Amino acid sequence: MKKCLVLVNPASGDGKSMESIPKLEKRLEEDFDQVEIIETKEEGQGEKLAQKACREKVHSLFVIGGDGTIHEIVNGLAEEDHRPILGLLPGGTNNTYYRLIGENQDLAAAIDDIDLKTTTEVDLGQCNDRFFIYYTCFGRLIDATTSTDGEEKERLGPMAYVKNIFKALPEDESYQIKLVSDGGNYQGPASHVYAFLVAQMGNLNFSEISSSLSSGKLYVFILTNAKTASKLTALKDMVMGQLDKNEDIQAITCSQLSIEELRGESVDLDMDGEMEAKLPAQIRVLPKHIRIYLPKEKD
Ligand SMILES: Nc1ncnc2c1ncn2[C@@H]1O[C@H](COP(=O)(O)OP(=O)(O)OP(=O)(O)O)[C@@H](O)[C@H]1O
Repeated sequence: MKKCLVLVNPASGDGKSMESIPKLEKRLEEDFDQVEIIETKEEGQGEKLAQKACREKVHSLFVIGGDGTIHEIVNGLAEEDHRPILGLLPGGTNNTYYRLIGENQDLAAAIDDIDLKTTTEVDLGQCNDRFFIYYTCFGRLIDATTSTDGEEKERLGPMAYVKNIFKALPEDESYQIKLVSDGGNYQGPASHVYAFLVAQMGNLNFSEISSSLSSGKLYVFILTNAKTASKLTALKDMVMGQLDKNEDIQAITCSQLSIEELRGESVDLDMDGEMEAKLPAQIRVLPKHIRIYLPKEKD
């Protein structure tokens, strides 16, 4: 029997995701013998339900939520032998990962768009004992993005991040790090370190390198100068897609790395927007670890 599970985070986005459930259910019933819908009740439950779905050999797992919800679900899947095919549907506020695969941010339209016949495999990252699907990073600007609350995101959209980024800019702070990887090493000051599985956010390509979802690579950017001016040029180069050409940025492409803070400062790591790890960290790519459905090709 071909079974699918739909996990809905009713707290993500504008809170109206449940209105689209009948439409999704109707579509899925054409392809699956059994369709189960579960609304998550609290943070962390999505991860447990995803793990259970693996053990019950569920064929496909559809997820309606934003980046935080996807992050939970992939953590539930990552270490299981049987991993259902993931159907990602944009139910969050920003849906930054979904934007990499689908043009339509409207949930009802995305339900029409999803192609149940076309899948692709995507990379996953592991950082110590947790997993990420998009990026892991640390630094003051990151604190600014993670301190952006839901109400602000709802009201201002991506501008909410920009507002908090500018608030955080003058707070110069630098760590002393040692990074060792199979693509190069770096030892010295760093105010920010980003390790992306996909070197793209929204329409922004950070550099000319691949924006494939399964390159098997981590694209690491180290901002070596904590001065406000450097951060501003880094932001400009990020927008211009030439982050790896900035003289205050060390760009390294690798598949695994270790990173530590040499003065022993406590540094929190953000993974897909969730603060879940600390330095020192071992980070690696799990190539093509998750299979996902893609939206239909546009004519
Ligand atoms: N029933 C619930 N009540 C409150 N929080 C929940 C519930 N179910 C899940 N969560 C938590 O809600 C958090 C936020 O969800 P999510 O990030 O998907 O939405 P968002 O912030 O609107 O979207 P985005 O991150 O794409 O901007 C997740 O960390 C998840 O653990």
